[in-house]
Amino acid sequence: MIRDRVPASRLRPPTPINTSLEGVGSLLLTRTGAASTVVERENKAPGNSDGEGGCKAAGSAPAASKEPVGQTVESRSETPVTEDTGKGAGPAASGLQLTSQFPASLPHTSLPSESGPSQLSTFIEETRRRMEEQERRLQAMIRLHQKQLSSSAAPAGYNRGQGAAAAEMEALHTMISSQKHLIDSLQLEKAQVVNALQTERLAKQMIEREVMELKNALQETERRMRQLAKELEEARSQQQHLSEKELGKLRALERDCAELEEALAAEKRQRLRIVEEKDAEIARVRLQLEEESAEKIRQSIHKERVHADEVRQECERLRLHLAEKESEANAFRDRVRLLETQMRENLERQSEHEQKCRQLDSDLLCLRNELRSAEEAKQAIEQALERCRQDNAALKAACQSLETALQTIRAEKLSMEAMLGSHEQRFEQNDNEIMELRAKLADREQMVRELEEQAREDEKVRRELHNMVQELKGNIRVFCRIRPLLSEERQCNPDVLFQPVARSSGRGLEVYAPCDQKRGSCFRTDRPSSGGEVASTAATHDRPRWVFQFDRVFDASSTQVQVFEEISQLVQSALDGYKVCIFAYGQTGSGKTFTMIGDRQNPGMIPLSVRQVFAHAARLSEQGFTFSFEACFLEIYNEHIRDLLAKDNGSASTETSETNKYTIKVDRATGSTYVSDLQMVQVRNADDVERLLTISARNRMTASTNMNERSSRSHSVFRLYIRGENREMQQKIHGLLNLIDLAGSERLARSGSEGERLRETQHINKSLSALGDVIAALANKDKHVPFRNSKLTFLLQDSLGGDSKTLMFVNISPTAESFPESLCSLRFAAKVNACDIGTARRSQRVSFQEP
Ligand SMILES: Nc1ncnc2c1ncn2[C@@H]1O[C@H](COP(=O)(O)OP(=O)(O)OP(=O)(O)O)[C@@H](O)[C@H]1O
Repeated sequence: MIRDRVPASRLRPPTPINTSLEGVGSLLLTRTGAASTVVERENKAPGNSDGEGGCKAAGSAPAASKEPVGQTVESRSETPVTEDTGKGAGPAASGLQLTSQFPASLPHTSLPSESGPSQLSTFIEETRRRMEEQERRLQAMIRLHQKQLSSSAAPAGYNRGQGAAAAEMEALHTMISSQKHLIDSLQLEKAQVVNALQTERLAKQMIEREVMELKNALQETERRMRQLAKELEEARSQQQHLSEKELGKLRALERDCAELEEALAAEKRQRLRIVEEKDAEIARVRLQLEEESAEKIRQSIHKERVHADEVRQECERLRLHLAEKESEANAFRDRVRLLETQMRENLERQSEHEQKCRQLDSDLLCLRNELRSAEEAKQAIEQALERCRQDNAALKAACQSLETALQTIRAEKLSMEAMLGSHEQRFEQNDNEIMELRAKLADREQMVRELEEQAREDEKVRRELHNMVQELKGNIRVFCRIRPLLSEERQCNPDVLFQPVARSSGRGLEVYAPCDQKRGSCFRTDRPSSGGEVASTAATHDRPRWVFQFDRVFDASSTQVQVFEEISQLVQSALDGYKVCIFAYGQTGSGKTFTMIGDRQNPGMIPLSVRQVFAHAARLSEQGFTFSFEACFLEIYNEHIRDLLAKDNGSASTETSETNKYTIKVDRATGSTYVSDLQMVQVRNADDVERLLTISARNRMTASTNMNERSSRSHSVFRLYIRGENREMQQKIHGLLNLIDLAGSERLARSGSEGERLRETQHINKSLSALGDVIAALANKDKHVPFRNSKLTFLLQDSLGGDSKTLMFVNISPTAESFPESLCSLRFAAKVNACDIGTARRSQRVSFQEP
């Protein structure tokens, strides 16, 4: 309705406003009569078209232009400037003449076509500020009019005009508020657009960063692939040396690697395509967003400008025609709706974009996961490849060591084969040689058997001959041995009393009486000769002379070995199964013990005999004989037997206890004699026997006499039992070797013994006499042989007579003072030598009793 009342030609064009209030024009509403006319009064100040002119036109004080807007309006209300239309001033005369200040135009600043968010915000802020200012002014005007209305009663037409103005004001107020809302919405849209742009920028940056990372990852993957290809190439070069299994593994790995390469290449291509698509999408979205945003902003700005212009025009027109304003407002509302629609569309697009971005994010995440899994698979393959490489290296090293060992073994095999060839040749030669040798060996064995048989026959013959010789020699033989003068004896014995007879084959002995006539007179040279004493003739050089004949005479120069050589045949008889008995007879100090036992440097007959026995037994064992030896060592002292090998054999033992303990017994089956409780010691060699001799020497009882400080007052008997068997020859041997060191045979008158020593001498002489009686009985072939007259003869019962072989040493001391005893011993030995106790070759009766 207002629009109709205000001609368009009367509307002034909008004037650009400044940022100050000076640009605000005055709007004068004039109502005359029924018709209302809007008259615009421009505040025309000289050279200035801003509010200052307006203030002047209103008749206000010049200072009013510097006052605040409200105050200025207030002052105007007090002195209202009314433009007299010629019909009288005051409302009563010409109706209501409303004069009001109104913004000449809406804020209008030129917005650059390429305006950014900051410029847009500035513009919006400025527009808002101006709108607020307009509102305040309008409110001030409304209050002024209301005051005027309340202060004076207005006519009805005036009231109607005033109501219309109030309505217009209200409409303006509404429009302004809608503009404010529009501005708010625009600002909100701007903020959203700015946020969207920033989000897009951030998304783009992130995508670009991810694209860069993907590119880097792809470059790294390519580098790894190149490295893998290089390692694969190296593995291929090493593959030639590997076994079939490893080649299969490597081929599988190569296939895996090729598949991986293809997968990676496809993935790379796909990712590149995705990246390119994303890049294009981003560029497109960005461009689209930018274009849309810019276009929207531009459109908005343009629209805003147009709208502002229109609003300004509307304002201008509103001053003239409020109805036109309403239509403009409606159009503006339509535009707002359109904008809202566009905004919604923008929002939808934005959401679509965001959804696309999310989709891209999820795709990117999937791609990252795939890339991670691909990297893990690649790492696993690399680890497997590394393990394979290590296995290959170990296998290669093992192969090299095996190759080296194989070469060594081959070389050894070649050398062994060569050696084997040579050995085989040698074996063949050796086989031939062995065959020949076996043939020879068979011949030799046959020969040996024949020789052994021959040896056995020879041994049998030898024994028979030996026994025959022994028989021819006589089963009891007598060897005479004259000991040398001791160093202390030489000075007192310058004469040689005992001289072997030359040209007697060592069998004759010449005995000369000492020069001492007194002593020499003691001898009965006129006594008839008997036994071996063949010629007792008249004294030569006033010295009586005797000649004795024995089986062998050993002078002082004879050694133990020489003596033993003569008895070795007899000892040999013990190994042939004979009982052999060897005596040493003579006075004290004549050398019996030396002859039988000897010392360390000059072993006597006992040690030398057992050595021969064991040596010959060893030789016989080669012919199939097995031997065992037992020994015992005893002494007969005062007709009591003592075991010289017993450990408890000491001086503490009494004769009574020993008598009860050791008794001589006869084995009725064999006729052998033995001593009960006597210790029998198994001996295996000569050393065992020598140990027994040492023990017995310690145990042997000695007593000092006038004749010899170390005179032995007992008979010592060493018995060696020899048992041999030859199963092949079915032959058994039971030999016995008796080696006896008799006690001294000095006569009682010369020994000067008395008391205990006298008793000892009596026992000794009695036993020696008994021995002579036995020998005589055997020689005489008496029915009764008095063996039991003494312990000695009783013990030697199995070794005297029969097939036994007996030898007696008569030991002679060369000293003059021992001469009588020596002569007695020689005479006794000569009688024994005259006996034949094995075969009765002589019918002559023998007697050992002193005539
Ligand atoms: N053929 C010899 N060569 C060197 N010295 C000997 C010889 N015979 C005996 N003698 C020495 O004469 C001394 C007396 O010898 P022996 O003790 O053997 O006499 P005996 O007859 O056993 O005396 P007894 O009956 O008192 O035991 C000893 O010192 C001994 O070494």
